Amino acid sequence: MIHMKDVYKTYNNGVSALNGININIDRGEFVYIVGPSGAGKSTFIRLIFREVKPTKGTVYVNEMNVNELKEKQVPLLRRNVGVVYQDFKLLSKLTVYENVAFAMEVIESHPSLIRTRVMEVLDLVGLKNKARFLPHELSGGEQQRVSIARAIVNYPKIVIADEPTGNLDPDTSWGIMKVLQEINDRGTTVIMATHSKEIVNTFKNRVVAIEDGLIVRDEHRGEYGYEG
Ligand SMILES: Nc1ncnc2c1ncn2[C@@H]1O[C@H](COP(=O)(O)OP(=O)(O)OP(=O)(O)O)[C@@H](O)[C@H]1O
Repeated sequence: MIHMKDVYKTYNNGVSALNGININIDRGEFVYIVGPSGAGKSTFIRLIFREVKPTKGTVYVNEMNVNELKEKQVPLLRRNVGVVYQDFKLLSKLTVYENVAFAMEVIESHPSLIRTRVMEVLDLVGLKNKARFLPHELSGGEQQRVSIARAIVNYPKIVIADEPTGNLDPDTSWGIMKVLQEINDRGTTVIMATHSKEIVNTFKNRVVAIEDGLIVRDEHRGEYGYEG
């Protein structure tokens, strides 16, 4: 499903963020990306939806060679990759319902489908009763659940989460993890960068550790492996 071969990324300022990444991620896996600050985790994650292009090497996502996609093919890739950010990135003037519906309107889904599907995903993340609320009327954990609903509404094959619990307290983070685990149990591949030892050691999944732009550890049901 995701295949990277000898991937290097050097940014324009000369920083080498990735220095020869090789990995395969299969359909339905849940993978944590861990490692020290600046190790290259976000860069790795951003390769998958072509927010970043590799300097060298190949990245395949859903059988598409991401490096060779033409600009007009990028939306097709992104349709299959739902993205969840640490800072939620919700549209502040739109309601919960509208934030999620917007993702379906962009790809021109049928209006009758939009109503059913948006309520279905809001139900999945436990926010059906807050559909008419604005983002600022929600807690941080609830806002993150809206952003997860938005990420999954178009049935992506892969969900990518870059520190989704980074701004949340431990109890709230737990709720977010349950939602992500549920999405994974339903068959979606989940790839999540995190600094949370508690999460990684509690919700056991594959652990890929990156240091200085290289994979230094890759374990099935692994441990966080760093202090703090
Ligand atoms: N857009 C950019 N332009 C230039 N350098 C960048 C850019 N993004 C990241 N870098 C550099 O690339 C290296 C890896 O950054 P990256 O964000 O991938 O690390 P990370 O492991 O996600 O870190 P953190 O845990 O702190 O989020 C760092 O040295 C960073 O300064």
